[in-house]
Amino acid sequence: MTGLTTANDPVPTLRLDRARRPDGSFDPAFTDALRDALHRIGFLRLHGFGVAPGQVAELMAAAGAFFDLPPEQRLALDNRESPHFRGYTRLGHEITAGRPDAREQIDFGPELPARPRAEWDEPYQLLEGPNRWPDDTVPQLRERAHDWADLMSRVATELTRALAAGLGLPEDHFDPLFTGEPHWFGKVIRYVGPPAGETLTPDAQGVGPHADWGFLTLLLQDPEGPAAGLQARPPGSDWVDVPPHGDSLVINVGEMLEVATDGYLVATPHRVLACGPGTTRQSVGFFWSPRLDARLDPVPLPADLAAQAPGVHETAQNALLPRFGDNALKGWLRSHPEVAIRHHPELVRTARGSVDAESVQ
Ligand SMILES: O=C(O)CCC(=O)C(=O)O
Ligand SMILES: [Fe+2]
Repeated sequence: MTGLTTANDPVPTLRLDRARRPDGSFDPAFTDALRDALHRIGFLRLHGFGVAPGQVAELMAAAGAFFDLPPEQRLALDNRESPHFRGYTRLGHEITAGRPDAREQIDFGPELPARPRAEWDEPYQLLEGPNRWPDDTVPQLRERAHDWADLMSRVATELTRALAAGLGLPEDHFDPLFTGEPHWFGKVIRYVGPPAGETLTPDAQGVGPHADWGFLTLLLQDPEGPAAGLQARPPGSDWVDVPPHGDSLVINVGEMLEVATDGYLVATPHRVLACGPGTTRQSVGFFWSPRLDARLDPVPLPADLAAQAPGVHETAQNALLPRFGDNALKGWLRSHPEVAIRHHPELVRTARGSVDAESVQ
């Protein structure tokens, strides 16, 4: 099962347990299919990545138990109290493409002590700090989420090496970007439709069209959840559905990888449709990202691939910043204006195309 697609489903499927040959070297059939999928579509589905039996169901159950708590218990983790953008965002308080998203979530990352402001060399160091977990109410969520992040870090490391090999580079080419403290982050998400019996407003969005600003995204959609939701818009294509397939992951290219490959790999725009009345959908995103101080300099691509690299796609609203910490800060300030204005008012105006300070109370 290497790089299979059908006309109705352009998103290829790969198995990570077929990536290497018995002698430990990467199998070009895998690395070519990986590179090709992330070049043409920017998305793929991954099976065979070492998930333990029951791991997905237990993670989803813990997430569901949290989201079913009364609002005041969820708000005990309010991310507006975290200068590091960690914790719980209420329904409708994250902004994508300028509009509120019909989802709630817990954002988490590497568990590190906060750095005092006086010690910052760069503003992006505010992104380091403690997570906020519901240890009093759903204590199992912290462990399940961090176990998931550990597995995803291993999968992402292997995918990153396979991708380097597929690009004609030594497999450890990208390793230096991630040594030390790679600044991955995770997102435990629930999309919430309007109450049963009401209708969706025409402009409702689960999450609006966007590209991810990390290196690679590894997304888990609840296999028991609704089939419709995630959609991607590959180059030259209309929106296509990317439904869940069992315990598989959806892998997509982040802006940092588009920057490093001068657009040969594409950070494909995607969105999630709003849930219908009386329904919900859960997912867990894992955003594999370099150290905050890592610079994504262009990689030396073989001539045939370089000839297919159109450059990065920047817009007036979205600059792609080659130092990862700068790109990450841009994303957080834009998505969470309430946190930005409460804790970092001096930074809000410096993030290109991000936050309209006047519109937020
Ligand atoms: O929940 C999903 O299916 C996708 C979420 C997403 O694209 C994101 O959080 O960046
Ligand atoms: Fe995304």
